[in-house]
Amino acid sequence: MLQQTKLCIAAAAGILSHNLIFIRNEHHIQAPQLFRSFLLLSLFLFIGEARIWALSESSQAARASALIVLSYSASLFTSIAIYRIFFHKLRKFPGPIGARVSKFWHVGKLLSQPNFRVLDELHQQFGDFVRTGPNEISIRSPSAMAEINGPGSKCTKAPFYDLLLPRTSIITTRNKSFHDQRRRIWDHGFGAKALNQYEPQVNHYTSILTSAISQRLGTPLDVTSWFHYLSFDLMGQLSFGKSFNMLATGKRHFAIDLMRDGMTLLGLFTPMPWLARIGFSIPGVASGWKSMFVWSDAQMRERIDREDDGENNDITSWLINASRENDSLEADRSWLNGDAFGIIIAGSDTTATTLVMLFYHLALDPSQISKIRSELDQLDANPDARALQSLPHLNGAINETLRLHPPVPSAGLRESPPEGVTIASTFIPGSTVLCLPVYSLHRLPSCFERPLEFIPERWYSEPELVHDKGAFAPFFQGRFGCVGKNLALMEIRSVTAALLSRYDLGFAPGTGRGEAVERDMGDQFTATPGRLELVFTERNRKTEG
Ligand code: HEM
Repeated sequence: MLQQTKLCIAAAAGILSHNLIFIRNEHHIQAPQLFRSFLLLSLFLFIGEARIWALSESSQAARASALIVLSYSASLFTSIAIYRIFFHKLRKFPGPIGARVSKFWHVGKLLSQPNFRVLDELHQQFGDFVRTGPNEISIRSPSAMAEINGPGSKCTKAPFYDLLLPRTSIITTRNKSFHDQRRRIWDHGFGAKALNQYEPQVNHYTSILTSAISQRLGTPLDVTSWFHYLSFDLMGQLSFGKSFNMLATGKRHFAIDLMRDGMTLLGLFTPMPWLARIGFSIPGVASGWKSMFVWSDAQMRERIDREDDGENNDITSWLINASRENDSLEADRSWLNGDAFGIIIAGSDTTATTLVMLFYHLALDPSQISKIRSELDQLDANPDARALQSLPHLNGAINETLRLHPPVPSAGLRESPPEGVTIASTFIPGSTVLCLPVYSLHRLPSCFERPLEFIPERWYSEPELVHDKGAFAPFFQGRFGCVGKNLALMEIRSVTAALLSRYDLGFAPGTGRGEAVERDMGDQFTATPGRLELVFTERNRKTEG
């Protein structure tokens, strides 16, 4: 009888804790503490059962306390499920029943498919607004990007960005005024003057890649790896003032492997930041990721301590100099550490993925190479960034690549303001997580004619093939939009021009038509293309039409 009373009290506590605590506010930041408290309470319960009720057998005490914990958990989760299915503010939005109940449904899906494909299938099944989690709506509407991220929007970054707290950076901060302050400093680092100063670095790393390829002509080259070597080396230079030397050695740097470790976890647990925070708090879990932070902080310490030559040759120098001018170098340390790491994450995978997918399309359709070459052949032998910026087919091909394979295909979660927001004429209640599935948006037939085809001309001579330009947002837009867009485009144009001017290319024997690169595409916040092997040969001008 006494045991039954305890079970009833535990069940009541489950319902109460849901309705009084968990239903309100965000709890992902305290998730590790809550989890530890839960384990501790269960332990105390067990000790209490063993001592107070003088149960002689410890197995009896374990059974009694386990039943109490089970009763609490069962009523807590039943209360949560009933609420989420029948009473939640998002109950009217369509979506799979599993997603309404728990984000575990989403994580389960990610075990077998990348997020951008999961979301695309959901939109095909349920339409433009899909409830993809208890408190999340995915919106596939061309106007959504501007309405959520454009001027005047009150939407903020979603709880996902708290994943790495207390580490902070421009990319992860959810505090609008902190973000605005940092963004002003960052914007200086990407102005016209700054970009001119980075151009020689971009050209330098492009020429190292070109000569690495010249030593490997006629043999299969894993360009997925080599374009990553290039972008990581360049971003290492622009953030820590030194390269990872991957182009020179032809090998991955250990720090990049550590980072990849963390990104894999990040990709899987994007839908459940609270679970990821519990995971990160367990010693031994994501140890590579933690070692990467230690390594990256040490690089930044070295970079700051290095004598300043007064030149702003890299992105970090703009950030450090701003802190020096404000006399806040020490106070800003955690921002500087986070931002330097952010440059590597935000600037490397994204640019490399674009290059890989662009060269995949060039190999699929060599007529694209001829069209770009006919533009390049009108320029000097080593055209500068400004000249490349004006070539319509080259830039059309880059846009088409970014449209079909956006490097940030499903991330960039936002949160609606407490009073709610109207998007594409649909009211979304307050504090809802908003997902913008850019991959699906970019393939909407209502926005792009022949949406699955690679047609660079749609961006210059055939504008009728674009019905709604607002649907194209590989860099997002507004205050949280990509600050590095112009640098990324400079890098992509420079590498493409240098390689196409010198080399012919084709798929490596035995790799078909490079299907693996799309088939094995992952989504770990940034897209990670599969292996693409190409064979480069000296350009044969005689065979050109
Ligand atoms: C093709 C290449 C690139 C693409 C497609 C791209 C795309 C994006 C997207 C979609 C966002 C918004 C992400 C979010 O809200 O979570 C973003 C933010 C950002 N990107 Fe890029 N990016 C590229 C290259 C770069 C490069 C080269 C840098 C240089 C460091 C960079 C630095 C950043 C930073 C710092 C942010 C955060 C901006 C803020 O919150 O104010 N990106 N990028």
